[in-house]
Amino acid sequence: MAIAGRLGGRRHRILFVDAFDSFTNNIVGLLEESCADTTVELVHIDDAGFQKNIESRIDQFDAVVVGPGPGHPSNPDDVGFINHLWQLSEERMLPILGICLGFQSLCFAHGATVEKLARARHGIVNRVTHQDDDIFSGIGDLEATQYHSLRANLGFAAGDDHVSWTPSETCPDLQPLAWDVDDELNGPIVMGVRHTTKPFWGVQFHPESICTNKAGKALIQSWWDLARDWSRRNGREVAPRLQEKQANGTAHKVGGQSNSTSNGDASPGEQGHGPFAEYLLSITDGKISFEQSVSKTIEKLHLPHVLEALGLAQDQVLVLDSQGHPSGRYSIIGLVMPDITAQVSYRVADKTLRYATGPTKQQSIQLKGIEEVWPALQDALDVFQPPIPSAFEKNIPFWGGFMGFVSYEAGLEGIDVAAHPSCEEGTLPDVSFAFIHRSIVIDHHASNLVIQSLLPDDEEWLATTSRIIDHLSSVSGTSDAVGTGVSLEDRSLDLALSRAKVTRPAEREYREKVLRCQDFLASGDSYELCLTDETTIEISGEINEWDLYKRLRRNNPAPHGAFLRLGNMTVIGSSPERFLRWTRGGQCQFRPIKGTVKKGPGMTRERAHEILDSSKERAENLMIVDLIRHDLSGVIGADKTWVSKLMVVEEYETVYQLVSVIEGELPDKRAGLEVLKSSLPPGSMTGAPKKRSCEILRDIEKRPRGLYSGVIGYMDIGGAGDFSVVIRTAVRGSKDSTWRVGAGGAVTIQSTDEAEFHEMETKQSSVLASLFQQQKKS
Ligand SMILES: C=C(O[C@@H]1C=C(C(=O)O)C=C[C@H]1O)C(=O)O
Ligand SMILES: NC(=O)CC[C@H](N)C(=O)O
Repeated sequence: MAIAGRLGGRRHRILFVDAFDSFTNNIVGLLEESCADTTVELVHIDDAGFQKNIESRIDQFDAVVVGPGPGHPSNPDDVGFINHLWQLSEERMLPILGICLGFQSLCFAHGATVEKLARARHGIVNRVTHQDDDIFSGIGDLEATQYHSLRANLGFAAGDDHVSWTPSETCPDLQPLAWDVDDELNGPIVMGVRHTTKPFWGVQFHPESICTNKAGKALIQSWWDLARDWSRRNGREVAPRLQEKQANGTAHKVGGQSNSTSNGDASPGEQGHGPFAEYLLSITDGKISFEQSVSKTIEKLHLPHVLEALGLAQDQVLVLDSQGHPSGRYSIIGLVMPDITAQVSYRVADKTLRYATGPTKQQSIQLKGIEEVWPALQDALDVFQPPIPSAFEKNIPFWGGFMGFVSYEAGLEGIDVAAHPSCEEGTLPDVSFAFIHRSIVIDHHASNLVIQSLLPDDEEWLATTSRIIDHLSSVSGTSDAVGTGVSLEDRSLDLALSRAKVTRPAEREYREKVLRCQDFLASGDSYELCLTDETTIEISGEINEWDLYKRLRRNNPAPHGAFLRLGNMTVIGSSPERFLRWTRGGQCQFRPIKGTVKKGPGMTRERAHEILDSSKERAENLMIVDLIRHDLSGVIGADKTWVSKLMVVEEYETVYQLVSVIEGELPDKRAGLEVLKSSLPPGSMTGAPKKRSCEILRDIEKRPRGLYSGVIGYMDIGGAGDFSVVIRTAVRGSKDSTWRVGAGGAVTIQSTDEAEFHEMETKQSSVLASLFQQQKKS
């Protein structure tokens, strides 16, 4: 008898069948961690090549895990070839574990009906009652996260003791192994089954979720033991992996580095650099320099004064501003210099990369798609390897490099979701970066200001700028505080704003959209949907954008403020949410916010904590934490990914928010950009599973989101990066009289349409009220 196992040094192989879920890489990680000497390979449910040769392909694996996903097991589009797996012939038989949708598919194929729950269970953590039997044997008490709208009805009920079981007429081959018996509305729900004669098992819950206790891992180990045991007893041999099959096989490993992107026209060639990097170099005749000047006495200095004293406020400029918020440490000013600063942009609608140092002489390259934009940017960063002099201020995060943004639709293109058709009509870019040679970085904690340039022979600018800043710091009374009187600035802003026409989302329509979202949540197509809408502020005539921004930062300070005048766009924002930061040392961090409570009369800190500790808010946050763990592990591996903060309450000017922190260790300098591109659009702005949720939201919202829901930040030549989520932000095209302010919130099955409307209003008015009021009313 041949024994399947680690014979002759062969590693075990588990095939993971992915139904386009946003938790896949977490399961792959759990399998790799729990099943020793095992490689997990992934194939999508719609992989035609795999399906064509399914039997011979399956022969090459020790076992299969069929994953969770949106939709219903009766819908071929939702499960692809999964349903065929349950029909494998006797000689091809192998152990299969179904998780959630995979579990439902197993039940469905064996006679169960799969029905909507009376109330869906998304992000709910609950006890799973089991009898310490079969795959549940020895795992201990199990607390597990559930993400399902549907349930398998096997034609039998849980016995009072949850042990007794007689085969049902409809599903004679399935034996229940576990139940959730605590949900009064739904009644007992089957949580685990096994096939009575075949090596098929299934669980309705998610063993990989961050909130499932350690019994989740024990369950996988127990399944793996039983699976190998079955193979041994049945003399199953795993077919050897042929070299050529591996080369053009469709299954590929996840959990390690993601696939490299194809070389497009804008990417670096075999040798040397691509055309964009070469273009950047040509601006300074191939010369690269690095000079810094450090000023240390800046306690009294405030970012707006620096900008104004240097005459930067009224022209193209990029400012990432921590707005005096205690949790924001650095502010960065990137100077846009005529004929020197290269601006590079990309539009989803025409897939064209454009770059120039000014409005004329624009170069353009037709790309295959967004996947070719990233290598072009990385290539340009690689050109500038800074020599580090000893007196160098190394600790600041930005030495020079790209500052700019990526829109929501650019993120959609990356996950293969078509943008709303009206995206074609727009003229604003979806990716827009300036390569910054001259910059000023303020470290508010260390009271440090660094002036730096990548331009050769730029000492004069460094010296002049340094002198202006020294002078500013010495002038007493330079204060960021709000004056008591009404300034001239405020008067002219008020005049301009008095002509503004504000159009807000209508309550009835918004609430209807919330209900439509909930239909999709109830049908199993999504577990959470971040619904958004847009308020427009039309201002005829001139308005001073910089003054408007100063008002916003004064009234609604947040750690990720931004003032960008870049190309044909102006952005003023005060975002509280970091999307992704990575350091030169290889640490990376996501900080999703999910869960919002409005401040106001009667809302105490304690009450806010109580609300944010509710099942509704925690479920909302948990789903995004699991989603972001998946996004990050897809690039760096689950073993290099961890959650350092789970659902802590943070206080902002107008709201309390529930925040989690997901961190990881990057393998090399280029991985930061890899993580960025693989995680867009930000999970906190989509919902889960990401791809299906984005398709649903596009069809409900019926408009492109543009920069709102995208990211703003920098990528530095030394290998660091930091991006915020674009929320609480107003955007306009420079020739446009209309500002757009997006706002929304995560809709879950526990939401009410009324409360969701008010949450959206709260977020939208954190920007609107801040723009229209001279001073925040305390
Ligand atoms: C959608 C917005 O915010 C997002 C949704 C949040 C929520 O649902 O609680 C919180 C922060 C953001 O991730 C917005 O501000 O417009
Ligand atoms: N997480 C899942 O796999 C969900 C399965 C199915 N779409 C449901 O909602 O019940």
